[in-house]
Amino acid sequence: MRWCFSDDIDVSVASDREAALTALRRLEPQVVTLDLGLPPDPGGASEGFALLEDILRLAPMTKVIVVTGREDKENAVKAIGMGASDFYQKPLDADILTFVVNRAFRLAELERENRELAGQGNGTSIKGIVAASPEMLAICRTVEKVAPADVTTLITGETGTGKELLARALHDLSHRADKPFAAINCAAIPENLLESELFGFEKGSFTGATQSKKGKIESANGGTLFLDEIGDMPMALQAKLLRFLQERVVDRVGSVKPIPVDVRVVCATHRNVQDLISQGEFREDLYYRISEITLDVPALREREGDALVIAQSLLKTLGKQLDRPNLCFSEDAVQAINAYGWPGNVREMINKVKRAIIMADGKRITADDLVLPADGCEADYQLNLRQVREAAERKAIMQALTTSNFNMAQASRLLGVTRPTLYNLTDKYRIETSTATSGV
Ligand SMILES: Nc1ncnc2c1ncn2[C@@H]1O[C@H](COP(=O)(O)OP(=O)(O)OP(=O)(O)O)[C@@H](O)[C@H]1O
Repeated sequence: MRWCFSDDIDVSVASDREAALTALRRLEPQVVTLDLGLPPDPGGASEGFALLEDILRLAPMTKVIVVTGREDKENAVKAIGMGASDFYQKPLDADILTFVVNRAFRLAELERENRELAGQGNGTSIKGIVAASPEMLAICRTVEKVAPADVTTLITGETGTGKELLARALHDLSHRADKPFAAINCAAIPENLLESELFGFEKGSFTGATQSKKGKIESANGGTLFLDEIGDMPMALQAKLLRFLQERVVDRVGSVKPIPVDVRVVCATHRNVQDLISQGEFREDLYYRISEITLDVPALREREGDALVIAQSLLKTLGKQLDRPNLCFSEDAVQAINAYGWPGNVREMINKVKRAIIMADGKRITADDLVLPADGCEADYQLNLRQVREAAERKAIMQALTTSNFNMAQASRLLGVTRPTLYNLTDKYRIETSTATSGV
């Protein structure tokens, strides 16, 4: 290997899993070539696969090229399935190996540039969404891409994570934007009413039906139909919805004349649809129909940095609405916001911030005003000390900025650094130095 590559590639060699992981942590290589036959299982591939998994968990951006035996196509395919970027079959041929490795370096470089470019577009332009975390920004970018295509989309995520907001964004950013957006909550309407709410009814079709009425599906014609809490839809109606999705016609209750309707369908649920399917509560065929694209919205606690920027933005907008502008969070409030798990996500945060704005005695909102428990501690699985240091530095800067209401002079004093140093650091971590990127 050392002999094979030119001088401008630094080669480091490890002969077992432990040595490889030590080198990975220390050197953070862009490219790894991995022979699957490692001790104590040199004849098999178990140790190699275990190491592949370790590498991709610790440093997912690493390009791993798996080196397999001449006839070992099966393991090569398996490795690619697990996330290896390429494979190479023995015996070693210096030219071909150099070619494969150079290609992996180029790919790693392109991906790095791509991440940088994506990171520069700070925040999101989606109305109502405040986001700073890579996870949420990625979701927003997907929404921007998916919106113009007329695909049926399923949005999953815990309650209060912003599923309805994203459904609206799918509508607003589509060519249907000037047509209706009709939403219906399948869990909030009793089963016997849901059918007529969705599909409409003909005059006389049941007692009290004194005249015909369009259902939600028809009233969304030309626009978007948002079916919230689709996981709670009764089985009988699931069959009827499936027919609509397949044939794009609705049968009003009491009518035999199908009415063609052109809508884009977006569904959301906080429930685990796979579980519902295995418990026989959700039709698998309907699931495949509604999930042409699936968006999994992460919980607030899984989005690094989002809790603070959203809290800050809420403080601004709700503070104005409640006639208490110019409030800010105290340091213990900032820490508590970061440390809390937010089981009710953004909706819970809205309630807590609203309460705190009303309850705060002075200009500063404390953790007590927010009714948040004292700071917890977190144990994270990190690649190495540099990553731990950077994560801590980023967090401290965000806290100082939020506490000082994004006043750079004050934040730099809190951090004990000069203002130019703070600007360098906010550039380094791509932290916005004004408050959140879009309003709530
Ligand atoms: N990223 C965000 N930035 C600002 N506000 C947000 C964000 N996400 C959600 N919200 C706000 O939080 C509240 C809850 O959002 P939304 O109703 O979209 O959640 P949901 O996932 O559909 O909840 P549920 O599953 O309970 O229906 C709304 O008032 C919404 O405006």
